[in-house]
Amino acid sequence: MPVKCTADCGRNAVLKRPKTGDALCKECFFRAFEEEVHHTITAAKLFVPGDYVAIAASGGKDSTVLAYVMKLLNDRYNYGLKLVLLSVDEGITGYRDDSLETVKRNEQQYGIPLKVVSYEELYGWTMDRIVEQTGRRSNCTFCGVFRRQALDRGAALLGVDKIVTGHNADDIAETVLMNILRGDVARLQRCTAIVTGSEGVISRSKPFKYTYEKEIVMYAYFKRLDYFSTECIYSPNAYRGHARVFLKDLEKVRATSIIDVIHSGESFSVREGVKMPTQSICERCGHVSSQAVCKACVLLEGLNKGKPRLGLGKSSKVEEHLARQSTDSSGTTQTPTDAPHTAQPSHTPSRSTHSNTLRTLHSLDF
Ligand SMILES: Nc1ncnc2c1ncn2[C@@H]1O[C@H](COP(=O)(O)OP(=O)(O)OP(=O)(O)O)[C@@H](O)[C@H]1O
Repeated sequence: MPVKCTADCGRNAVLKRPKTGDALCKECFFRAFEEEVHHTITAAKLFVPGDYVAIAASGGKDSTVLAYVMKLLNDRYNYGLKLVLLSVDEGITGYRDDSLETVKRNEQQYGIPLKVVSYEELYGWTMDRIVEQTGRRSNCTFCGVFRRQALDRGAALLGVDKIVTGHNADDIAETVLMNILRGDVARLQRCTAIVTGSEGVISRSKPFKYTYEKEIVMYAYFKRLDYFSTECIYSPNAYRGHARVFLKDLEKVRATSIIDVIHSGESFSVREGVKMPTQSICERCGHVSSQAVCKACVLLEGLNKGKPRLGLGKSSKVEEHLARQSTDSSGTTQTPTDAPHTAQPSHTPSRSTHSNTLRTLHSLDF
């Protein structure tokens, strides 16, 4: 016997919302999903009319749904935003080249212009070549650091006011757990912020901060959005993978675990007197860094000098190397020149939630 939509619209339910357990029809689910994102955007005052906003678009489910919903809400609520898609081509053959084809189709489908910047043009390296040098153990570190900077550089080239990313509630809860497990108090303090960015840096925000990944997959599926769902061909970040598995297990016994972990992270405060990193300017490329030389410059130098492990080990070794280098006047170093950046948690590869959630959708049991 069909179950009625709990929103009392008279239609039959076709899904059970992971966030609330409500049985909903497609239309009521779409509306609830969109209204929650709208609420997140307005409650946090993410935009002001006239803002030029870059949507960081990878072609994956999160950023594809983000682009679609940003356009929809901008039109529905007259946010007054000018939107642009910004993609980074990391140079991963068989992965990013294919996902960028999806973004190019999204450009046509949503009528939002697209700008692509590549590691090759910005750094002279593709991820394929970096992996040849580093192997598959630390490649996610290079990818994460360079992508963060590449997005900043692309955004600066476009002249946008703000960047939005598709980071969702699951991503943020995982990051809270990882920072607790690593004892990384500085990142723990800032990882739940919906807006990040300091003086002189284009701010970033996460309109999906409270949106469950499972619901993003459902939304994309029922809207039949065109997105790319293959996993990154390079090794997944094992540490994030552990946090993810742990969270998924918690979610099975307590549906609100993801939001609970985010709330715990938000309530966290650092005792007075605890030493925290201070943000300064990278002495090489002139952009924001918590070290004298930023992580992107260190990693790039390692690659260019055939020492790809430079910057991956203990920071004291890096400092020694840099100190030696600054006394060696003959050393020339290719460094990024025009972008703000700070070291970030490693690149998060795409995951199997897509197929898991779709499997669940096909076996819905009210
Ligand atoms: N190559 C890229 N170009 C532009 N933006 C990117 C790129 N990779 C990631 N991003 C941005 O960072 C967000 C988080 O990226 P992450 O690597 O965690 O992928 P994800 O959670 O699978 O997201 P998506 O489904 O959008 O790929 C993405 O939603 C997107 O906004």
